[in-house]
Amino acid sequence: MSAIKHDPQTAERTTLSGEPIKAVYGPEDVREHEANIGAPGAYPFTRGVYPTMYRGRLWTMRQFAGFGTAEETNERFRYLLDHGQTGLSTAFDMPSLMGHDSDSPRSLGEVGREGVAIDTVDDMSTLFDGIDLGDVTVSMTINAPAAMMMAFYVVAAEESGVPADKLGGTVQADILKEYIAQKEWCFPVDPAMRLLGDMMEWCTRNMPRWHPVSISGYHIREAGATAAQELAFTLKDGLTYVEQQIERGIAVDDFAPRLSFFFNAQIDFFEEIAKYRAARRIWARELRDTYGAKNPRSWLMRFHTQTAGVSLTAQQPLNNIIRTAIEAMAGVLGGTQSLHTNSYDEALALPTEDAVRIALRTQQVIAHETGVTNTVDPLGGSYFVEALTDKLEEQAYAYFRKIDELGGMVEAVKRNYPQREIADAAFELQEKIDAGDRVVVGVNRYTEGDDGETPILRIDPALERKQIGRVQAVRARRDGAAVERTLAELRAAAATQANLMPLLVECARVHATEGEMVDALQHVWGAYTESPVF
Ligand SMILES: C[C@H](C(=O)O)C(=O)SCCNC(=O)CCNC(=O)[C@H](O)C(C)(C)COP(=O)(O)OP(=O)(O)OC[C@H]1O[C@@H](n2cnc3c(N)ncnc32)[C@H](O)[C@@H]1OP(=O)(O)O
Repeated sequence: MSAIKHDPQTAERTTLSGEPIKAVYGPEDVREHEANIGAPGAYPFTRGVYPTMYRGRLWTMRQFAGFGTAEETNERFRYLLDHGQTGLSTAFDMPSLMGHDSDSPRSLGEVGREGVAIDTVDDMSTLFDGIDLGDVTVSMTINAPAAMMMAFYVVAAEESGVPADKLGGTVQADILKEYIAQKEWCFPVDPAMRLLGDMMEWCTRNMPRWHPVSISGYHIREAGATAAQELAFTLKDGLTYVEQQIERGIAVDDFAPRLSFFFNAQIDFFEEIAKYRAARRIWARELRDTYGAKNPRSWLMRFHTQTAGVSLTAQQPLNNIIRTAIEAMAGVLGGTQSLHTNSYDEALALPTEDAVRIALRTQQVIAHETGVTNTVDPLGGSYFVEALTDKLEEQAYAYFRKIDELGGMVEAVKRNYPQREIADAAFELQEKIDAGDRVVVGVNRYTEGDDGETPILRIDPALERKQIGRVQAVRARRDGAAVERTLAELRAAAATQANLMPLLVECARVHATEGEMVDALQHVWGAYTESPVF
C-alpha cells in the first residue's frame, strides 16, 4: 500500500517521538547557553567526555556477534578482528540469557540460534581461544544470569593467564530494563537487584578496569519508547544502581567511574544527537550535586551505541544500509565511545559474514572518509540541537519527578509504570505508520520493486546436538561431589546477606553449569511471573 497521506507541504512537523518542530531556531530558543554547554571534556560534558574526543582516539568498533557453539562464534570474533574491529561483543543464545542449560527441555530448538550457547566455563574458554583477554576489551550482553557468566569469564581468563584485575570490558547486567522492556528474567525483582548489587560490589573491589553494568536504554527504545522515555528511564535506572551501591557502604567515587551506558540510535538524526548530549549533562549534574561525587571521572557518562534494530525493514532490505549509516553518524556526532552498526539483513535473520562486513565498513567510512572526526562536537552551538537538548532534559526531569512520586524506580517498575508509558508510545507511533502519516520507505511509501533474494544465515540444527553433547561431556568428567557441595553452599548463602560472587566463581571453577547455579538460587528466591499490562 502506497498511502500518500503525507504531504511535505502541510504535514505536521514532529520528531520521531512526536515533538513539534519549528521552521527555524535562533538564539531565543536556547536558554543559559554558555553554562549548559561548556567545553568538551569539561563539566557538564554536554559536548563530550574527552577534550580531544576522536582526535585523541576513535570510538571502539564493537560488533555484537554470536551464534551456534563457542567454536563458531570464536571464528566470527576472529573474522571481525581481522577486518579491523577494535573490541569484542558477545551475543548469547536465548537459553543462556534465561539461565537454562542447553540440554534442558526448555531450550529445545533455541540452542545457538540467536547467539552463542554457553553452559560452562569450558565453553567460555573455547569462545575466547587464541584471543588475548588482557589486550582486547570484551562486552557480554547478559542480564538475569550476568553474575554466573561473569564467574565463567573470570575463571576462563585466569586459566588463560590473565588475572581479573587486568580484564577490561563490560557486562550488561542491567536488570531493571529487563522488567521494563526486554523481559528476560530469572528471579523476582528484589533478589535480582541484590544479585546485581553483589556483582557490582565485587567487580569494584576486584576488577578496576571492568564496567560491571551497562545501563541500557537500547531495549527500552526498541520496545517503542520515545527518546525522552529512553533517556529518563535509563538514567533513573542508573541512579537507582548508584543509590544501591551507596547504601551498601561503597563510596560513590569508588564505583561511579566504571558505570557505563548503552543507547539506541534511531533514525531521527537530530533528536538522537540531542538525547546523548542531554544524557551527559543530566548524569554529570546528578552525580556531582545529588550524590556528592568529587572525582570528575564519576561525572562522565560514557556510552555504547547501537543503531536501531526496530528501524530495519524486511522489505527492500538494502535500504537498511542507508538507515544504519545515518543512525551511526548520529551516534558519532553525539559523542559515543563504542558503536555497533546493524547489518542490513537483520530483519530477516542473524547476519551473514558479508552483511556484517558492510556494517563494519560503514563505521570505517564514517571514521576515515567523512571528516566528522576532525573537530570535536561539530554540532555544538547549533540553535536547533541545543534547543532539542534542553527540551529532552526537561522531559527527563518531568519523568524523574513522576517516578519519585511513585516511590522510586523499583517501585515504579513493580507497578508497571514505565511499561505502560512505553506501550502507549509504541501504539501511537504504529498508528501513524499504519495511517501513512510517518513514512517508512519501502513499507508504506515507494513500495515498487524489490531487492531480489537476500542471502541469509541459517543455523545448522546439528549445532544444538553438538552443544548438548558438550555440556553432557563436562557433566560426565567433572568432580560431581565438588559440584554438589559448592551448589549447596550457594543455596545456603542465598538465604543470607553474604556477597554471592565468590561462591559463583567457585561454582564456575568446579564446572557447575549456568542452569545449575540459576536453579540453586531459584530454589531459595523463586522465579518471576509478570503481570502483563495493556
Ligand atoms: C541489542 C543487543 C541485545 O540485547 O540483543 C545488545 O544489548 S548489544 C549490547 C552490546 N554492548 C556493548 O557492546 C557495550 C560496550 N560498552 C563499552 O565498550 C564500554 O562500557 C564503554 C561504553 C565505556 C566504552 O568503553 P571502551 O573501552 O570501548 O572505550 P573508552 O572510551 O572507555 O576508551 C578506552 C580508553 O581510552 C581512553 N580514551 C578514549 N578516548 C580518549 C580521548 N580522546 N582522550 C583520552 N583518553 C581517551 C578512555 O579513557 C579509556 O581509558 P580507561 O580504560 O583507562 O578508562
